[in-house]
Amino acid sequence: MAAGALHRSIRTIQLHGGSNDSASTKEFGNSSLKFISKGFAVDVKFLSNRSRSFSHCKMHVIRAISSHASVVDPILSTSHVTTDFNQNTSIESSLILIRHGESMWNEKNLFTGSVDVPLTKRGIEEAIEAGERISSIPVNMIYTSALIRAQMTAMLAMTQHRQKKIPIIMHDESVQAKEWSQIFSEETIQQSIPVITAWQLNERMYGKLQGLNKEETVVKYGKEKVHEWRRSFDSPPPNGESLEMCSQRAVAYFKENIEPQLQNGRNIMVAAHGNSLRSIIMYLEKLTSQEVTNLELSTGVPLLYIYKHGEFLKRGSPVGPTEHGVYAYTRNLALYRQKLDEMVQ
Ligand SMILES: O=C(O)[C@@H](CO)OP(=O)(O)O
Repeated sequence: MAAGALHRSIRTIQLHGGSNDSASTKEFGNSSLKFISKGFAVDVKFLSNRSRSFSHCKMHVIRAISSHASVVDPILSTSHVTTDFNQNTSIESSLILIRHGESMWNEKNLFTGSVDVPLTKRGIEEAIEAGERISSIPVNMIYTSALIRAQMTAMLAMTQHRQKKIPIIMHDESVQAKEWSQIFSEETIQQSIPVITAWQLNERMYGKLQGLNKEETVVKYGKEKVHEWRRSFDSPPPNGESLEMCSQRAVAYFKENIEPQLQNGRNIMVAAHGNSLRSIIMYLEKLTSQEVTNLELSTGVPLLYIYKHGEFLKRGSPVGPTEHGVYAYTRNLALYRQKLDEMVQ
């Protein structure tokens, strides 16, 4: 079925679980209501059982929108997002991690950290290539750092995605910013992907090394010391963040904001940085502080994980959009790719 038709189809669902699901009822009109359940803002219209009890009411789900963003994916909304809010064990979602493409300071071999430097031409090409490699993998939400190199990477990668949805940065830095960036067409919302920017995903703050040449720093402080600053878990560079400190904010953000979305069946792409992603990978793969010292991430290489039964399964780096192996990993990925194939026919 085409995406538009999928989006127009409204399904009847049965809610189980009684009033627990209505934890934060927002509105209770005559025959419709809005409530928040498992991170989703849900609008429903009653079909029968006007008792308004949440137990076993028949209703139409008009929209189920992430309470963190204002966009719902039509393919996702009719596939594996559970209609039984107490039974989400079958949920399986994809997580793509991408380190930004080469930046202008990567090219010059300068410590970058929190300095906001754009991509080089090569970095732009890497981001586009990364996008091709993941172009048949579902993406319902994007998280990036607050830094332009990660945001450019996410946006450029999405130009290649076969679903052709438009990534839109969510501005909630002020009430006005939120209000002024509202979208008033449901159809347009359906064709968008929310992009959430978070400083917590920024590169580690490199302190007094920021702007210094890496080679010259080795000459000045010695290879061992510089390696310790760059790759150890708990030794911070002068006035900067250790990987451990970076991990405290990046992993906390991941657990609080991204993991709940995966648990809700949303497919996520995270475009971030060498060290914020190393700390997240350390968490996903349960690496020790010794093991993480050997973890190196190349610029612009996407990494795929499948989230299932509360576990993250590492699926490596998709080589290309038609790579058979990637879609053999899970039924959902194979079905999604099949839907994309049908959409272009
Ligand atoms: O300079 C930086 O910000 C980072 C990433 O480019 O460098 P390193 O690989 O040394 O942690």
